Amino acid sequence: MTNLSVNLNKVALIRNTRNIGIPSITKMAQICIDAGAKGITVHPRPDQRHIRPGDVYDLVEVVKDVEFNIEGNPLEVSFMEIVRRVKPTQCTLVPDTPDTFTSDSGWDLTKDKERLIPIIQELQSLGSRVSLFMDADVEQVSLVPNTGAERIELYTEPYATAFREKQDLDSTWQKFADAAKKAQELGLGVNAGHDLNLDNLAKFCTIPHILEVSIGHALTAEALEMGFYDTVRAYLKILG
Ligand SMILES: CC(=O)[C@@H](O)[C@H](O)COP(=O)(O)O
Ligand SMILES: NCC(=O)COP(=O)(O)O
Repeated sequence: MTNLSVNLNKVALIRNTRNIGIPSITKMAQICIDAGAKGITVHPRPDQRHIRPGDVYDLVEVVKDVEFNIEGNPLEVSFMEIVRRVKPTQCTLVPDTPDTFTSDSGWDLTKDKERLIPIIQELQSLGSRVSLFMDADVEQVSLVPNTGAERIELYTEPYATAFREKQDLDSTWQKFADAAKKAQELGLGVNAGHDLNLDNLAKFCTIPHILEVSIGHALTAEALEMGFYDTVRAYLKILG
């Protein structure tokens, strides 16, 4: 069974365009949890363009009965300060630069592995599971076990683009299936996320044993039409 973790970044983005506190991050989280989401994901970026540290702290009480996944670059002090305080279920480590438009690549472990090992050890000592944001690259995935991380999150934008543009879809899907298989053979759990939506999710999840999909941008857009509760229900119907 693949768990749905709802990313609330874009709810925060809308909230930040006025100083009146709506839409409420905690209220939206509760609606998604009531609808059956098994996790909430946030990505508190250094520039606080959407999720702010206070949002993360406010969510702790709301998210206590489901998984809390905090994403970020652990080489940023602000990220480590937040996770040290919150000790979330899972930390998903993403190699984003502070000014990136959005997450756009996985780690290059040939370069970053040594720096990540002590960070991963610290996060695990806090009780958090660690997932590394990775491209669908078998060679890179093969380097993950040496870091000590328990999971990878496959960066699914290339799949979503192939699906949307109906170009090289099967070969692109196969790359993700191969990367997931390699990870599972190495004893790693496999999560996935970025640009997944109601149209492309079903085909992606024909890849066996995807443990979690974290979805936010498209889900928020879909919820503008259907509401968060019904949108989450629609995703859960696809996940089975
Ligand atoms: C890591 C990833 O792919 C997304 O979870 C990320 O949180 C997207 O960030 P934005 O919502 O800032 O585009
Ligand atoms: N890790 C992916 C995530 O949390 C949400 O990505 P997106 O659905 O906003 O593209």
